[in-house]
Amino acid sequence: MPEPTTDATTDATTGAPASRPATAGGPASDVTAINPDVDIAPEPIGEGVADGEKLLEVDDVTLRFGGVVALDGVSFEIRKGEILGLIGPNGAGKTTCFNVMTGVYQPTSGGVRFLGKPLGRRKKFAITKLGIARTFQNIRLFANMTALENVMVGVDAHHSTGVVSAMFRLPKHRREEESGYNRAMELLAFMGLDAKAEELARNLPYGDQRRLEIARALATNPQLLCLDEPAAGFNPAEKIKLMELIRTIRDQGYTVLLIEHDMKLVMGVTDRIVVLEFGRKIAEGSPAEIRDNPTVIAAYLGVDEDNAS
Ligand SMILES: Nc1ncnc2c1ncn2[C@@H]1O[C@H](COP(=O)(O)OP(=O)(O)OP(=O)(O)O)[C@@H](O)[C@H]1O
Repeated sequence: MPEPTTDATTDATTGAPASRPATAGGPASDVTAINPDVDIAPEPIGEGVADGEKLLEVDDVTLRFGGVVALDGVSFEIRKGEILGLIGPNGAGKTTCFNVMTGVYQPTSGGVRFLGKPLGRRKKFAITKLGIARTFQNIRLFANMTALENVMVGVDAHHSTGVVSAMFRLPKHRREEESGYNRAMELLAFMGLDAKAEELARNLPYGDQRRLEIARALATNPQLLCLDEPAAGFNPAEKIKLMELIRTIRDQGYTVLLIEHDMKLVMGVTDRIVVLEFGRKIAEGSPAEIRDNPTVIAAYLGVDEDNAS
């Protein structure tokens, strides 16, 4: 999938986490719009794995940026069908971990396996094709394309016909185009955005833009959907709807990895949680185990473990 170069809502030059921009404050997104009954299940891929089996393994990954050790011997697995939370204080290495799993960075040592095979030095588009999709902390939509076109870009990432068949509009290309359109409209309907298919992404309310980004990621037919702070800038009502949306996406057959700062959301929606601090994994377990873990409490409070209670 091509990388969007424009950012619909945030100052891409600062790289700051998305916050609800004042200009997008206009109409609040319609939090009741999601239509969970639309079937958006992923198409089966060649060799899948059964629910509960390892889908992705991060194996002893270390990544250094000059003197900064962003990830330090991190290992964990993501099991098919689960919602896994990746949490940790600012600068803990969460986004870097996402970037390693999606081909943005190569680890200094260690590696990632997906469906049992090493990702190796695959480029981002090849990893998308394998079945890993992501959204970004700061929304990255094609601002001057319609909602439908944005989702079609995701669908196109899976098309097999090339430039020649597109130029001559060969039957296979036309069939792919038609099924791509139908798939994109289904995803928009699922997100409650079908009535806005022809609107430019930049004109959509903030919450709609966030849902549109998820729709575009789902359009690539991922086995694993990685969401980087999807609730950033959301109000409490929108966060509750987002939790429902993430659960519904999982129930439709996707596995979800979630980076999120909002603890209520993370604790409420995930099956398991991995905690990073200063690039190291400091804990892993169920939400209840993580909530009561003194090392995690200390990391978040920024106090000595012995003094954390
Ligand atoms: N491209 C880069 N070059 C140099 N250092 C980097 C780069 N990307 C990340 N880092 C450093 O790696 C460490 C981990 O950063 P990362 O963004 O992964 O953390 P995070 O847990 O996602 O933080 P946040 O919650 O603030 O988004 C930080 O010390 C950060 O400054």
